[in-house]
Amino acid sequence: MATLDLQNIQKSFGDAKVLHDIDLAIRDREFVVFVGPSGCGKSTLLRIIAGLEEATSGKIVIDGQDVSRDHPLDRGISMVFQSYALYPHLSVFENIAFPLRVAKMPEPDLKAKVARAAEILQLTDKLKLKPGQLSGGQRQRVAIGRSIVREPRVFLFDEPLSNLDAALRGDMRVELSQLHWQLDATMVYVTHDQVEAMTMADRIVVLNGGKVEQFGTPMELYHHPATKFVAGFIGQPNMNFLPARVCGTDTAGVAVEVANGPTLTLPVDPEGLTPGDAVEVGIHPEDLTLGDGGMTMKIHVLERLGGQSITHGHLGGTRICAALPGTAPIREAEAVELAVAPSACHLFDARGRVARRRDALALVA
Ligand SMILES: Nc1ncnc2c1ncn2[C@@H]1O[C@H](COP(=O)(O)OP(=O)(O)OP(=O)(O)O)[C@@H](O)[C@H]1O
Repeated sequence: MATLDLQNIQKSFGDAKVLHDIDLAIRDREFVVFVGPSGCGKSTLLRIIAGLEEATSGKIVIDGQDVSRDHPLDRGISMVFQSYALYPHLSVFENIAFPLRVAKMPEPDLKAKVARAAEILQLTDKLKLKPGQLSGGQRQRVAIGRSIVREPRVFLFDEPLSNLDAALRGDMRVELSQLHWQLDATMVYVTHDQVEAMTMADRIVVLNGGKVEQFGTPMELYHHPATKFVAGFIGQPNMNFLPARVCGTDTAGVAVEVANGPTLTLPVDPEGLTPGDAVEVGIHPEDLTLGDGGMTMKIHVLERLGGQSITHGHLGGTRICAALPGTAPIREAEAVELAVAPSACHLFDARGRVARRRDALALVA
């Protein structure tokens, strides 16, 4: 398998610049997910790695070798598309074998490789069928099988699960993670679904407007988002953002007065913040608890999921969501008192930049 370095990748379509200075070092055998909203440039970046699109400037380096000018077939890369791209008139066997036939591989080797891929993907009893006789998930597995037999240095996946229903997506997520583990391969995966990113990635690249907002492990992004954009994108339900004002800074951190809420001293780096500044306090719904913490939430909608009660409502004029225990004694249209530990709060300035948390500073040190 291989390392993959993207060096200063830029891409413009006419006057429209869609990728800005992308610099990423992807490690050998890493599963990296590109995530971001529609139009942020995820697929374009993947297509540039595959060689299906040319970068305006920058380099693609695989295992230390610059492949930017190489033909897609010579890069040692294999790509799985959302649309499966199977040949409907060919059997599952022939679809998987296709790249090997093109490479004129001797029949015994070809059969062994297809059999191995089919075994990994649990398609052994489907090899004689045509794609039209398979479910969506099975078709996607055939497309993955066609990738596996090529033994690429890097696997690329472009939203491979988006045509599947929710239950099947969940199953395929687990299968793909297992596949990564079995093949011990370097994989780059594009999705707009943060749950896919969180559950499958070793590291996630959050893209926004053609720029990398943050590159880190799922837990780094969840606990230490670099920006409000990342914080709002990672975690389900989404993070709450409560308007607040800085009322003091000292060695303990930054004191903020939350609108219609408590005054909290957050253990964050006060750099760049002064009393009177408008800020936002970010709180994951699961960090809110029942208790007298100075936040009175008027409940509008209650979603009882069994283990959890996802509670939607307002704190003054601000929408807020709390993920409370399933047994929480709460009802729609009532008010409930909420609390949060200051150490669980994130602080964002008016430009959406995070104030570094003391625990992050400790981690770095
Ligand atoms: N061939 C093209 N010509 C002109 N503009 C393009 C072309 N391909 C992509 N773009 C533009 O580049 C930007 C990034 O597109 P891209 O498909 O990479 O986004 P994405 O993050 O993958 O979005 P989605 O999740 O909707 O697929 C978009 O603004 C898109 O309109």
